[in-house]
Amino acid sequence: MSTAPEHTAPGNPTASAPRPRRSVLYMPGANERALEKARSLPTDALILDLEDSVAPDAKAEARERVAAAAASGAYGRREVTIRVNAPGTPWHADDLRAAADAGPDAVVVPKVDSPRTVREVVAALEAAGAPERTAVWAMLETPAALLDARAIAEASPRLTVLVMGTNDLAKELHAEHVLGRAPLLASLSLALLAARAAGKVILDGVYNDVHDADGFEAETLQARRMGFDGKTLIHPRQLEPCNRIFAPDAAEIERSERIIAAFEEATSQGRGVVTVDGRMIENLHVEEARRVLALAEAVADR
Ligand SMILES: CC(C)(COP(=O)(O)OP(=O)(O)OC[C@H]1O[C@@H](n2cnc3c(N)ncnc32)[C@H](O)[C@@H]1OP(=O)(O)O)[C@@H](O)C(=O)NCCC(=O)NCCSC(=O)C[C@H](O)C(=O)O
Ligand SMILES: [Mg+2]
Repeated sequence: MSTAPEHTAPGNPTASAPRPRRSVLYMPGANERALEKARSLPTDALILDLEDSVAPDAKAEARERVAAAAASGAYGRREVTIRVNAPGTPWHADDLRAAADAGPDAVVVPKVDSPRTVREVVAALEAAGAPERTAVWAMLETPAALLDARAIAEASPRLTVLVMGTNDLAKELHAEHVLGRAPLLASLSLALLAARAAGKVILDGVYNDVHDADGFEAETLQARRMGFDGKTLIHPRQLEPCNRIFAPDAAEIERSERIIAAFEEATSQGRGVVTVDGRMIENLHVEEARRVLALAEAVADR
């Protein structure tokens, strides 16, 4: 398993281009129609869910269905992940074994609350023969997880992505879901700090009202502005706005190109600082411009 971070860690501007994870769509593992439909949806990644969207009586059947879907190769370039039931539940160990056999791109682990949980999941996957390509994504959705977020993010090189679970988090905090998410901002920021310090990808939580397009746009824009790499979704109609908001737009691409060109010209003349559109540009802005262009290229390649 590669130990290289997927994202540029501080002081490492040369890390490889990010894989787009603008949109990451959950689908209930027991829902055959959704599993079928996902083959043609414009999502960067899929989470085939065995946890909260599957009733206890349907867990075993959903596990078989999801494992077969993940192993089928039917989802093209979409990243395919399996969300197992949480550690400590009666289904967790069987889910991990089935996921190890299926070999998805990642196993999504809900309710991770310590680095030890991550290490135990990685050990169980390796003991079950999971291929090297199968990463671990950890969900941060409890107060304990947020207070230990950096240690969780750094617990294993197999852990590549942090995923916010904002429904469980709000429940645990006794918080309300309100416009602007003030009650959750401290947690979202802590998770972002942990992800960036560890050089990991981080995804925002879901927006529950599948009919509220304006609310969804506002929350997604907030996530992008905070620094999230993408958002987890629950309905196909959330895909288009999410993909649009998390991709650099034409103006951003054009400005990034001008920043790089202006800075290169300045350095060829022995200067380390220049202005573009009246704003100071230093090497750190050039690094950011290169990140934006690398992401735009990766998105265009989809
Ligand atoms: C939210 C839903 C239950 C809504 O279902 P429904 O009203 O049936 O949707 P539509 O009739 O509008 O569906 C239209 C078509 O789209 C397909 N569809 C719907 N959702 C999905 C999906 N997620 N993936 C793929 N395809 C989907 C329908 O099959 C229809 O297709 P067609 O027959 O061609 O017309 C439903 O959207 C849903 O179940 N969403 C996912 C719910 C889920 O997975 N929840 C668990 C994860 S969220 C979570 O746990 C967060 C976290 O842990 C936290 O704590 O925050
Ligand atoms: Mg949850």
